[in-house]
Amino acid sequence: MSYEQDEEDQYAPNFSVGSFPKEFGYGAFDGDGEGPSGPLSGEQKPRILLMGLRRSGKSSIQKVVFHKMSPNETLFLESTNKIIKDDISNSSFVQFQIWDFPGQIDFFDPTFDSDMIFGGCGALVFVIDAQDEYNDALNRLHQTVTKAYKVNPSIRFEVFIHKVDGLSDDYKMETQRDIHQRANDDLADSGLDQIHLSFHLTSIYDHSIFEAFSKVVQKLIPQLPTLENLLNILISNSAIEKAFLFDVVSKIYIATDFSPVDMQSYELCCDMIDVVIDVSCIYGLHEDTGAAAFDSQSSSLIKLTNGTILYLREVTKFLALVCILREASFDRQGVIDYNFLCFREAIQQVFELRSKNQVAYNSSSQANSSAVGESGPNTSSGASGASNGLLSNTAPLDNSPNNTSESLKQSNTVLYPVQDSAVAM
Ligand SMILES: Nc1nc2c(ncn2[C@@H]2O[C@H](COP(=O)(O)OP(=O)(O)OP(=O)(O)O)[C@@H](O)[C@H]2O)c(=O)[nH]1
Repeated sequence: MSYEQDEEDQYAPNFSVGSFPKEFGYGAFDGDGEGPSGPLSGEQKPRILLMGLRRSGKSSIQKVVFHKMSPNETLFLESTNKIIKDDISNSSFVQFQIWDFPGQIDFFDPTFDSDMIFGGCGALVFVIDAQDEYNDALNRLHQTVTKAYKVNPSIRFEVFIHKVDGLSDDYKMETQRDIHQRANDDLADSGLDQIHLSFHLTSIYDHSIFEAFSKVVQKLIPQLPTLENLLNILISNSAIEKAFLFDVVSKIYIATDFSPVDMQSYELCCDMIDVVIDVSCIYGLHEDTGAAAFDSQSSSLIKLTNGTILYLREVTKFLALVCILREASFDRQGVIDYNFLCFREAIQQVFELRSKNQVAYNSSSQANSSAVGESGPNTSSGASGASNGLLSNTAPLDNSPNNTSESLKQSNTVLYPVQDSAVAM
């Protein structure tokens, strides 16, 4: 991700990202030619809009999740007074822009181009400060959602009930129930009950904000069912209890298997990524280039005293598989390692297919635009083409389970069940 310092950026130009090494930041992507100059570039990228009242915590969320700012540092963030566009280009799957809006934005201002802003938007995240009185926030939510829905009915609406770190568990649930009820009642009163709002309890002081953002991003990944399917096949054959496919830099998980996510497992896996990155930076520097190592050889195994094993393997330059399993299931590590290689190959096939589709789409759209004239993403029709998510401008993949196993077959990869390991070995 390159943090746009365009025009007079109000934040300090090189703000601290803690001990997070630069080479693990979102630099220009050079992995498979899909960087800012690659197939999805600039305005073409689907957007996630961050909206909400002043001081609700929008900029803090963006800084903590995507720029490794420590939560305490957000105390010193200044108020946003113009739209800040942030380009997320860290992996082949996670490519989008986040637009952070000033709290005081006025929809009725003639300079507010709602067609352009909501048109190319994949998701709208509305942040409500749960520590504050939220009547105004609910009014603003209603106003925002109805306006955005009129322009682009396919936007996904995500409501972050934010700053819940200061609330007791009972009060948290009560607040969520109240906000949920009132927001939906308001929509029903306006005859818009077809609009679906998703609610998340979040705080920058724990992993809830990463978890919530994971869910927002996942909904924008057209290949999600394929990825989930591959993870399901992997865990059921390898006696793994839980598996996450992580975007290493942001610690967002872009897919997980079918079993429910519990916060503790997620936190454990996030902590493991931190450990691996820290150790890689301290001991894994390449002597000649000085670059820290997170490469195809990166892997880690942590045995906890309660008989649980954490297993991490690099999948692509930016993605890692992190699994939780019982120690007893790890007796046959060779089978799990082998199954992982099959899994990685299948994921790479998904990537390749996606890249081909993007290139094909880009060349055909270039041909069209030179024939019909320029219809850039700023027009509402051009923008709504990308409205459904990250890759809505590519031909959809066949995400059916058959296609997944088909792709595994084609790559000549067969996962071996752990219990039949004698066959595999
Ligand atoms: N307790 C708590 N405070 C938070 C949390 N998130 C943000 N804050 C604080 O809320 C204050 C406002 O945060 P900002 O990120 O500047 O809010 P904003 O919505 O971007 O504000 P504007 O730019 O004015 O629209 C800061 O002091 C943050 O430290 C949270 O999860 N918990």
